[in-house]
Amino acid sequence: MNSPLKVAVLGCGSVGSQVVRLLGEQADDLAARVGAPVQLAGVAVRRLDAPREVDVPAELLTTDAAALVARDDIDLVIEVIGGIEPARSLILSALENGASVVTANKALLAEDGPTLFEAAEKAGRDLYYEAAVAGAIPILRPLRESLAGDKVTRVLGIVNGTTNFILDKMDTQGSGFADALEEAQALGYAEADPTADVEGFDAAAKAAILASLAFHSRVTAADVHREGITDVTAADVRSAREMGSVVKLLAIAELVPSADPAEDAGVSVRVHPAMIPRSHPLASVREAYNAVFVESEAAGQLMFYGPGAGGSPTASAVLGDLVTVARNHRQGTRGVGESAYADRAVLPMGETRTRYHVAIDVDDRAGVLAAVAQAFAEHGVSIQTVRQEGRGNDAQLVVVSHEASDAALAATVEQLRDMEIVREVTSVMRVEGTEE
Ligand SMILES: NC(=O)C1=CN([C@@H]2O[C@H](COP(=O)(O)OP(=O)(O)OC[C@H]3O[C@@H](n4cnc5c(N)ncnc54)[C@H](OP(=O)(O)O)[C@@H]3O)[C@@H](O)[C@H]2O)C=CC1
Ligand SMILES: N[C@@H](CC=O)C(=O)O
Repeated sequence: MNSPLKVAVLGCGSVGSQVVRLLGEQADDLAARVGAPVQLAGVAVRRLDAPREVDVPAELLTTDAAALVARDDIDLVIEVIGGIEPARSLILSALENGASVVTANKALLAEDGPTLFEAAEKAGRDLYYEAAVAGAIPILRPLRESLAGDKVTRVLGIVNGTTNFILDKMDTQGSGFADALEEAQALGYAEADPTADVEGFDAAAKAAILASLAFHSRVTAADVHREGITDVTAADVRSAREMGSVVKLLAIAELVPSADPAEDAGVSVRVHPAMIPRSHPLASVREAYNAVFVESEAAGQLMFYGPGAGGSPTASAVLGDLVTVARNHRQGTRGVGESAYADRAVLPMGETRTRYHVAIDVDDRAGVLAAVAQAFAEHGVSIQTVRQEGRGNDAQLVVVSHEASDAALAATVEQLRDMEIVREVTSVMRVEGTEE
């Protein structure tokens, strides 16, 4: 057997603790797969005395992550601290010191991926990050490798486990938002600051990573139109249910065609809640599961599904990468790098075309329906269905539009809010997918 490869694990929380557990429990299999023992050489944490989900020998624990990655004998570094700093400096330092790196840090990759990729290239080392998107689901490798000969046109999915868990509990159990979030946190699904989940930052980071790989371009988190689920009310969830739909937080990245069939106009990358029909495959994605659809010219439609969050599923993806980079490291080679050669414009959200569900509390009097329809027509938003619910003070119109630009819909809603017969626009939500 070859001499051991030494691994430093940075962070020992929900994910890191499961990585450390699996490194121990699967040591023999990992050694056989890599062709050398993979030896845990150190674990960096913030607090030495914090309770851990795994036993870490005291001599391996340190609060000095910088010193750990600077050690000459470290071959591989797993970064599962999260956030921008010190994670970025630690990864750069590890690569400079000749270690290969595995990370689950989507926030960092979506903010400053190119700096990290260049550092890996310069060092001749690997930087792998399968766990950064959709937990245990292998989605980045298929995009980077399996579909490298095809033209991906659209990626659509549920990529945040915490928000899917919350929306699912609101839909199926009538749970309140705060209770469902607390449960997701206790199960290790949420980010250290759960605002990243519920405000859509985490999904936006993942959408940027997916779009970069799918379209061979550089898309950062700042390029992604982002709406979270904090404004989704119990009434929205109920309204969706009455329509035979369900509310999900979707990440969508698509090539937008131009008038010239030889060229695309750019890409649209967005994260927002949307109503989808219950017959749609994404509607049955429950709890913290994720699912990603990929559409490509030659392959057609592919679907990837599995646990999207949680320590153990995420650790599975981390260890998959670890085996790959360990094999490469041992053989003195590198895996497939990034291929971001295409310079594609990210289009403003106002130009994106989707369908909308709009619920409007109205005065129940003659001509109200015509007046509301007129407001939609004035902005070129055509109505697919409209129905009235309730009477008198409870009268409500529920409108579902055909595809329209975001800008046109925003202008319509503004006009509705100014109308005398409109008491309140109670819900505006995008609609994705048709009845299958
Ligand atoms: N949880 C999940 O389901 C998933 C998480 N991820 C990503 O994995 C990464 C880790 O997430 P998760 O395990 O949930 O996070 P946790 O908050 O559970 O764990 C973070 C760990 O990092 C340690 N840490 C924080 N700051 C430092 C520092 N300055 N030096 C050394 N150690 C430090 C903490 O130490 P201490 O314990 O002492 O406080 C803790 O052990 C993040 O990038 C996250 O986005 C990706 C996919 C799924
Ligand atoms: N907080 C994230 C964890 C995995 O990426 C989520 O809920 O999906």
